[in-house]
Parts: sequence; structure tokens; C-alpha cells
Amino acid sequence: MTTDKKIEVDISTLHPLSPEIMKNQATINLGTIGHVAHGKTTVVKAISGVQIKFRNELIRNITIKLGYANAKIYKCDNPDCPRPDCYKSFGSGKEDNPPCPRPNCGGTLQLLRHVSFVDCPGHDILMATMLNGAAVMDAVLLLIAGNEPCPQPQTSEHLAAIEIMKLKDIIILQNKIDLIRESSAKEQYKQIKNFVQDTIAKDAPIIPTSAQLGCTIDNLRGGVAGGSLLQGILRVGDEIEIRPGDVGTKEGRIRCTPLRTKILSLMAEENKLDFAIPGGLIGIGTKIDPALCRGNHLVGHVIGAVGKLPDIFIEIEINYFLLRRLLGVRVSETQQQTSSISALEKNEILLVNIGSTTTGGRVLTVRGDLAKIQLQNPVCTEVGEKIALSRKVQDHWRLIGWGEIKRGTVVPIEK
Ligand SMILES: Nc1nc2c(ncn2[C@@H]2O[C@H](COP(=O)(O)OP(=O)(O)OP(=O)(O)O)[C@@H](O)[C@H]2O)c(=O)[nH]1
Repeated sequence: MTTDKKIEVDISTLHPLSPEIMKNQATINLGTIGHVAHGKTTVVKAISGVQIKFRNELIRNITIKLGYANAKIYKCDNPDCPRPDCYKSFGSGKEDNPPCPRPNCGGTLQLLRHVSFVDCPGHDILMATMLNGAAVMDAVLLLIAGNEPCPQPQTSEHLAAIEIMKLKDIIILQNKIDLIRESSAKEQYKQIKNFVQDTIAKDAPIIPTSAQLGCTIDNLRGGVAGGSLLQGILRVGDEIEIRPGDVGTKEGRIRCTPLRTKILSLMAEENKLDFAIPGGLIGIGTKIDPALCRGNHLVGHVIGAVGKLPDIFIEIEINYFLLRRLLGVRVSETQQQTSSISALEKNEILLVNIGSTTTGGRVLTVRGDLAKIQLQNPVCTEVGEKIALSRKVQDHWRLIGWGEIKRGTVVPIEK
């Protein structure tokens, strides 16, 4: 149903943890990252109750696309309700103050956080998808299987990716402890400590868990926290713009025509919203021709108020940094040398992740730590934005470094 009556919202009085927002909408994006099959999807299911593998993923038992699921995290208001039992989680549709389910407790659960899980694939060939997920995360659960030596290749590569995105709120889950002896768990704990000592995760708590059996998941519920600043708001009835929108050429030069439409409805899973703030996964009902959205065609495009979105770039100049060595491939000690990352070369093709967009990029010039890159597809972004750079190694894209946009060539807008 459409409405022309806009809700007046004073954004300055709202915060991601405001009860009136958390009631309906997830406000924190919590990423699950780590090596393939270390238990990312299983931990999301243990907390949210949602099974987010798609049918073909279940058949192959790997995650292929980014998965999303929302969960409300509660704490019992009875001061005698012991930790960690006092923490509970449910799906997004749960009421705000349910009774504590602990027998004879008598307390009432208070909503602490409403999180949206962004479940990343751990397979090494799906690194670009992981990087798109990392761009929207506020905090991270790094899954490390207790029954394998640490680190595995994508444990290192994913941690490097979130370091690039400057994510600091990290909890490490030493998972599958049901499969190992206590002595092995202690041994691996030392390996994990050693692995993270020079990284952004050096002070991250390490929680032993079995996502499959649900053990110590209550501890984890208690650890989940965070919250980002509000930067904008979308209301039912607002006119919005989608950039880059339709891309074409005129007189041999690339041109973009942003799509314009009106918001007819807003949904967070089953919850109908009058307005939505940044954070969590939001469904936006519009008048856009569905054919334009077919096949995920608009993935990576940016939505905002008309005239308020940043420019669209087709060439970017970046200040870049390369990793010391390739992290995402398994190398023996004798191969350590060959895993070093060579300098960027003129005309080489890279994979560039900018926000939730992935595009090819040709290196036009390299001078010291500055490079100019021609993008295969125009991207709505801004100066100062962090980007991830990947290079094809043994037929697969591997993370090699990151950059910051210094300036760019703006694509003219067609009205
Ligand atoms: N024994 C045991 N098995 C687990 C545990 N957690 C996950 N598993 C199993 O490990 C396998 C992989 O788990 P997933 O949750 O799919 O792993 P994932 O990290 O999401 O995998 P990708 O997304 O494909 O990288 C499944 O068969 C799970 O049932 C655990 O704590 N204990």
C-alpha cells in the first residue's frame, strides 16, 4: 500500500540503540569470517535460528553468496539470573520484553542489540564476495576450527581484509571444540594468540565454542556489542536516486543516468518500517521496473536522497599499499619466496572492491605508492574511500593490498 504522508523524524534524537529503532530494525552488521567450513553459517544459525545456506549451497555444503539473517539479543533484568544464561537471542520478529525462559527465574528479557549477520563464504575462490561483505560490516566474528592448525589460508586473508576496512570490534571463536581434547584446545589457543599478535585482532577475546552443539553460545551473545553513527534516514514517501543507474555512451564518452523513484515501503525481514536508518538489511519497495533489478543487476549501486549522493568515477587515483606476501594460498616453507607480492605494473588488470561494488581495473600509471586505475564499470564513491586490490594468482583473485582514493575522473550525469 502506498502513502504520501511522510513520518517526521528528528534524527538528532535517535541512536542505533534507541529502543524505537531496535524494536523493528537491525542496526549493527555483524560479519562472520574465516576459512572454509570452520562453522560461520552454523554459528549464525545457532544465534539467529535462521538457516541461511541456499539450496545449491546446502548440496555442496559451502556458502557461495553473502547470507543475511537478523537476530535480537536480550539480557534478563533479574540481577540473580547468572551469566551466561541471562543472555538469549531470537529472530527479528520476537517481542521486546518476553519473560526469561530460565525455569523459575521470573525475570523479563530486555532487548540489548538487534544485529544483522553478514555471512561470508570461506572458499578461496570467493574472496571478492567476502570483500563486498567486509565493506558493510560494523563488527566481526572470526571463526577458527579447533581441529585444524591455525592459521589456514583464508583465516589470514579474511583477517587482512577486515584490517583494511579498519574494523576493530572482533571476537574470535575457537569452534568445533566438541571434536578435540582439552589439551589440543589449549595448544591451539597459543597458536591463535601467536597468529593475531601483530594484527588488529591482538586484543580480541577468544571464546571456545561448539556452534553445532550450541555450547557457550550464551557467552557469545553477551559479547556482541557495537553501534555506528547515524548518517541518513530513508522514509516511506521519500524520492530517492540510485547511482550509477543506467550506464551508456554518448559521442564515445561514458554517461550515467541515475534512476529516480519513490519509496513505497520499507521492510526489515517481516517487520514493516515507516523509516529506516543505516545498518542491517532493508528491503525497499519502489516503482522501479523489476527488469532493471533482475539477476542482481543493481548490486553495488548506491541509494540516497536525490542530489545528495557522491560523484560517479570511471578513473581513480589511489595511494596504495601492498601486503608483504600472499595470504590466501597454501605455501610450503620452500615456496615462501614465490608468495611475495610484486609491484603493480602498468596495464595489468586488477580486481577492485569499492564499498559493495566489485569491478575490473586497468593500471594506467604507477609512481611510487600512487597509481591511476581505469575502472571497467563506473562506481559511485568518494575521495577518501578505502578500496581493496586483488590480483589473479593461479587462476583465482587473491587479495594483494589496498588503497585510498585521492581523486578521480567524474562521469557526466544525464538527467
Ligand atoms: N563437530 C562440529 N561440527 C561443526 C561445528 N560447527 C560447524 N560444524 C560443521 O562443519 C561443517 C561446515 O560448517 P559451516 O557452518 O557450513 O561452515 P562455513 O564456515 O559456513 O562454511 P563456508 O561458508 O562454506 O566457508 C558443517 O558440516 C557443520 O555441521 C561444531 O562446532 N562442531
